[in-house]
Amino acid sequence: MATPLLALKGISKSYDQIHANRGIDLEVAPQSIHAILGENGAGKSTLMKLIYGVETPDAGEMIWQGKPISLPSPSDARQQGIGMVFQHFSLFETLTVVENVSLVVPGRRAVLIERIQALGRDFGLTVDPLAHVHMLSVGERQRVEIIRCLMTNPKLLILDEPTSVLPPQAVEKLFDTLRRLRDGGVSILFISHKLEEIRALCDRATILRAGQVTGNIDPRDHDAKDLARMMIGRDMPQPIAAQPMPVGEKRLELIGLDYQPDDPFAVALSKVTLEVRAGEILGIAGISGNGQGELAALISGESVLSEQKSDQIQMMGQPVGTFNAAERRKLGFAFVPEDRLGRGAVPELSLIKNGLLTAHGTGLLHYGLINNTQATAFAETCIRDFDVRTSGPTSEAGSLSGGNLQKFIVGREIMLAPKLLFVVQPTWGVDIGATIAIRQRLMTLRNQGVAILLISEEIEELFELSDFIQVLNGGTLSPRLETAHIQVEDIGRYMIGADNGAESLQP
Ligand SMILES: Nc1ncnc2c1ncn2[C@@H]1O[C@H](COP(=O)(O)OP(=O)(O)OP(=O)(O)O)[C@@H](O)[C@H]1O
Repeated sequence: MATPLLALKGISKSYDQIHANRGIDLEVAPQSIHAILGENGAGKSTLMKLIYGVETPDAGEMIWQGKPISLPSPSDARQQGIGMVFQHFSLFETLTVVENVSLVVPGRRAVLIERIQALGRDFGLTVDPLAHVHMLSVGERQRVEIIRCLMTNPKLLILDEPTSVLPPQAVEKLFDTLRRLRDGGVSILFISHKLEEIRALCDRATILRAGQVTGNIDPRDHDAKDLARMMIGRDMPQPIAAQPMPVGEKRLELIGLDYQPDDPFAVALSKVTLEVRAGEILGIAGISGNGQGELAALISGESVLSEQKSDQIQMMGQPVGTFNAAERRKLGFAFVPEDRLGRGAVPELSLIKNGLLTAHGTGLLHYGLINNTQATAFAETCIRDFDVRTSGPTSEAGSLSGGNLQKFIVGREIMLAPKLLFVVQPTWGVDIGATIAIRQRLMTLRNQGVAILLISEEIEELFELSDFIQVLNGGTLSPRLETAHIQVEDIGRYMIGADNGAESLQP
């Protein structure tokens, strides 16, 4: 091939005992879209951080456009023309979109606003330049990250799981964007757990397993099953089927809920009505930023209602609108939030303490003091049962790879044996094997009679798991649709607000 844009030779990086990257060789051709594939914890993000100058390698050589280079910091990488969109966002939440952009992109504010809008239009990455980042959904934040990166005109663009929270239409648009960028001379390093996407988009793929390169292939020559096998070293497990269940008792009910958040950037909810019964899964579909965050906050107890509205949210038959999160959990409610680092876990604390955050009521405290033996056993069980790859329960949550932390949080909440489980994007960033394992767990719980509310942007996940689906669009919920009687396109229509034909979709 022509001189590679980037070549890595024998790159290694360890964190204490963990060999995150071991003797990695990689060549990224000019004008190519190159996938990096591997299970959670295989070392993909570490490798990208080395290329972007966030971390420095312990050994090995990096060659950029034919010349050896070292990249002591991200600003050095950016100067060379390397840009990166992170899996965990690097935006300042209290600043607006344009303020965040101006931290890395020079230019007058008005010009930056115009460029943000133009890129949004051109590449389907619409976002309000004046919105405060803390008010944006995860999907919208990702758009900001991508726009900000594109504004530095990179020669190599690194995208760490950019599609994990994008709705299908946006994924297609993003792929068009990436192809156009490639054709215009940019190379792209693309990390994704979605094998079909890699097959559709990428020219090359490098497979990592346990920090080492185990294959270099053209992904178009292999089907998704093949790729999965190369990645996880065995065949993929099969999904568990939904058992027929008797109609169970109502465990969650929202009754005509109108909600006007104080924040002007938040989405108001209008006449939201839903119910989740024991032994069923209700899926909420929709493009992020349509009220998912507000709905999740109201159900989890992060936002509470006034006394008069208290009975518009019922849990296990009780009005809980005024209850805080802890009071709701006491009724048998468990919750996996969307934002695993900000809300689901405290990155600086050990897994033992992160377990305690929500499981302290399950005998892990003794006269108000932490029962270390029990708390450690809880974390160890979660690590074992949910295949969390970590050096042990004393590891800090922040040191886990993204997918492994997600597995820990989902596991922790399932271990609480809830009556009502609310999960938001449960398999976001989780590799294919672990995704199937998490979905199997959710289906098993449903088959055991747990009521499950699932917010997901993955249509395939919603169809695989949900008995019923409702679509959230502009703060309004569609009617309850029986999954067995609808097609993906029906959901798509509701997602973009074209709700004509609602009657014919009613089960
Ligand atoms: N700062 C750190 N401190 C300690 N260990 C780390 C750190 N960063 C990464 N690791 C470890 O290095 C290994 C590789 O992690 P990495 O994040 O590169 O995996 P990944 O392939 O990107 O996984 P995922 O798909 O879950 O994002 C993991 O075992 C992880 O726990």
